[in-house]
Amino acid sequence: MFKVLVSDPISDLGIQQLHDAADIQVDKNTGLSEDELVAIIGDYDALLVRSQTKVTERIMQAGTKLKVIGRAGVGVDNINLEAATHRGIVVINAPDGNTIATCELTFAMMMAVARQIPQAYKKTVSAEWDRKSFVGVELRNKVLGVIGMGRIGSEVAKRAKVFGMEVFGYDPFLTEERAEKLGVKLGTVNEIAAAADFITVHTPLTNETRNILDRPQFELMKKGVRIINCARGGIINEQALVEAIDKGIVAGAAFDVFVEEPPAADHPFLNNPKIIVTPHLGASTVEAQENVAIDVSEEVLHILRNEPFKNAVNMPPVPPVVLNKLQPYFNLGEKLGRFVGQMADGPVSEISINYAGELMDVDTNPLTRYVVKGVLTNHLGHEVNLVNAMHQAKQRDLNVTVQKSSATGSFTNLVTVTLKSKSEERTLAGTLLAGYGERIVRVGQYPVDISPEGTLLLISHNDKPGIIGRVGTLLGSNDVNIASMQVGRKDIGGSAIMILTIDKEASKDVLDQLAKLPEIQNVRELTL
Ligand SMILES: NC(=O)c1ccc[n+]([C@@H]2O[C@H](COP(=O)([O-])OP(=O)(O)OC[C@H]3O[C@@H](n4cnc5c(N)ncnc54)[C@H](O)[C@@H]3O)[C@@H](O)[C@H]2O)c1
Ligand SMILES: O=C(O)[C@H](O)COP(=O)(O)O
Repeated sequence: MFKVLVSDPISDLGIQQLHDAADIQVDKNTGLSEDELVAIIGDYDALLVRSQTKVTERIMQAGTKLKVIGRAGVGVDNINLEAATHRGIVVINAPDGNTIATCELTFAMMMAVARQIPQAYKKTVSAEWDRKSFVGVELRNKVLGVIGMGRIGSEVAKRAKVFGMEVFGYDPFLTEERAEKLGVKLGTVNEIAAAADFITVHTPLTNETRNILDRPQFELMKKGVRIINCARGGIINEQALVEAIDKGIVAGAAFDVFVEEPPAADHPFLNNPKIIVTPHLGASTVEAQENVAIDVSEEVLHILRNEPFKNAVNMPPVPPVVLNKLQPYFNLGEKLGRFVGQMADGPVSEISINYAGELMDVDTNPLTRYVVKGVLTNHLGHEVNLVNAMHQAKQRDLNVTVQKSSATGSFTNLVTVTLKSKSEERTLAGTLLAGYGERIVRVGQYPVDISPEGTLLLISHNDKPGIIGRVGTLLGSNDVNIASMQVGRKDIGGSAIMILTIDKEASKDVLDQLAKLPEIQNVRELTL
């Protein structure tokens, strides 16, 4: 039974599939402090949040069973992603479910600021019939600057076109073709600042986007410009905005988000007649809340049940076409990593992987994670998983290099993994054989044919008569049954290896006795 903690208000209808699942127990406990969460999180396999719960490193440290943090929404700035990645906790979000809700709020804010609806409402309900103070502006024929042309920014741009606005967009990933398709002119932030009558931001808050609209940009703006932020507090410098209003540059602003939420009672936006505010309501529609909760619940179920999932924030997505080609290799990759990892003696400084044959033209990055996970599993056990494998390697100064080649010998595909340390190199190669599945086809310099599973004995020895018999007799007399055996040698009478698949692990004592047999150089037991 998996336990899921819901620590922010999340649509019950949306998480119904979690309630319905026989293997899931859902507990709702919202509004907890960090200390309160730390006290209970150790019981849970999954944590579901929106933006209120700050998922700190302390919480993750206490969440020893935590496998996944699900964010029912887009922004994950309330989750310490580095700590999650380090601990191998998958962070997923629901990037699509609240796009329209936030786009529509942006539009509502733009119209409200153009016509001063909240200010007019306030006077009217106070029985003041003031028709002079609220002469607004139309959107038609105005220039809208959109900074951040992702999901929400693009939807805002589409709607603005219908309102007869000219749209300028800036986004480092906005190509000319896409801009043309959307009917958007490309511009830099400063060009947009200088040209726009309305500016709306739709980026995440990053080091690059923090204060993307600051004093120098306000100085460039036309008098009477209106500014909207329904993305994240801090993208626009709050103090610089207030100054620009005081200078008569900005005619009005609409903010749904703040640097600190909720803003302090003396926050300069709260009493400024030119600024309208809402309490982070972008995603607050019935539809959006259901959508994000459904999306995140589905993914949490997949992750807890060890099934493929798509929206991990701390793991790059794998397009279906790549996944289809690579999936059959995942087990082989991990087994090769585990095998070669157990062959190495000293501290390894490099994992070098060569993908050959039909893997040459595929994006093999996801497969590399499996290989690296396999190598590290020998030392890190359950601490390493697909989320943190590359991160764990980097932390240990373990260089991962990948090459592609066409040379496969007689195979159609070949994955070769070499572990390099200061003193040695250990190499292993495997293939996926049609009809036979995964096979290890080379250990070091020796061609072999082994199914990578179970417990193996890897014995290096001199190629002399009688060795196989002595090894078999010793194992038999210690009740260790041999399921299969492979021998490999380069030259008659030279060095050779023997790889035995055994039905149960041999004891340390048996391994020591094997090592002492004549002509034996080295004995290793490997678990795959
Ligand atoms: N107010 C709310 O309740 C609410 C609701 C949903 C989303 N949001 C926020 O809205 C923002 C946008 O969400 P989205 O779903 O459209 O995300 P998205 O990832 O689809 O789009 C973000 C875009 O910003 C662009 N970007 C990144 N750095 C940039 C830079 N330096 N300059 C210009 N563009 C840059 C990215 O390339 C991307 O296209 C996020 O911050 C999200 O958290 C707020
Ligand atoms: O990033 C988001 O999805 C929005 O900011 C919504 O946040 P919320 O789920 O707390 O409303």
